[in-house]
Amino acid sequence: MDGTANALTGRGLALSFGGIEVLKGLDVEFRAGEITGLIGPNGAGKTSLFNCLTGAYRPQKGAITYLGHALDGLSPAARAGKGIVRSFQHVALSPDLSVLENVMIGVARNYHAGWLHAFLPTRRGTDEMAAMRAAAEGALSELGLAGLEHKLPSELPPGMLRLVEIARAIVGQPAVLLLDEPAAGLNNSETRDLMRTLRKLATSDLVMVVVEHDMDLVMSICDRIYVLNFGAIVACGSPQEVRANQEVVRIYLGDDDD
Ligand SMILES: Nc1ncnc2c1ncn2[C@@H]1O[C@H](COP(=O)(O)OP(=O)(O)OP(=O)(O)O)[C@@H](O)[C@H]1O
Repeated sequence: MDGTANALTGRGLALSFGGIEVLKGLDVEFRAGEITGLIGPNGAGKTSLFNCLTGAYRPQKGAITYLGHALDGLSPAARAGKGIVRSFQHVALSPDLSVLENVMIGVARNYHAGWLHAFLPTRRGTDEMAAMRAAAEGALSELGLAGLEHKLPSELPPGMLRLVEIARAIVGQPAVLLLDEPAAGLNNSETRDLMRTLRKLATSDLVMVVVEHDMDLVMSICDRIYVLNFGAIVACGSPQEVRANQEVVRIYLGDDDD
């Protein structure tokens, strides 16, 4: 299938802080049905690009479109309402909520019964809560976390917390899934499981973008890879093409591979 019609695109994206250019007029296209990798050395601009795509940062120049519609000016919440969700480089779970409740937050936008339900339970509210709970249990199970629903985040090791955050990102069946260093803190076997899960999630209508320093993961699950350096794209292509690119080898893979 040609996923370009369902792509998330950025054209001429430029972002600077206090005169320092962080993104230098980037053109990117993240296609449905593909896993796109975004790699590059520390400080290259990968997270800043994610922040522009989700609306947390407003680029000074350029345009972002999804399904051909402009997203510029939309808040992060409005973009999330369109199914554009992300996970964070640093795990951001609510410490006082259980694992299940943290994941249910990912589908909270499907909850319409309102706060009154907390005091006067309604049929609608009860049904919505049950559906949210079932969705959260399904997402946890998909990430191999069944049985941990009632734990608090403080009771889980860092690798599992990252998986909980990914469960929260996928529970609402996003249209665009932006994962910022999903394998950070995972051990080898958790990373392998995550790779299988991400490949399984990569359906023909999902746009998935992964920022990651784990080259084995990037090279084995991504269909296409963008390489950033100092806010500019220095290469884009299949894992094989990127591996063979001498500029990439020089600036990045040569230093950090394996
Ligand atoms: N809010 C901000 N204010 C000032 N500078 C910022 C801000 N956000 C990012 N930067 C700068 O932008 C540059 C790119 O940072 P960014 O986090 O996007 O890089 P990265 O490629 O994701 O790096 P890493 O792999 O280390 O996460 C860095 O020099 C960073 O200091």
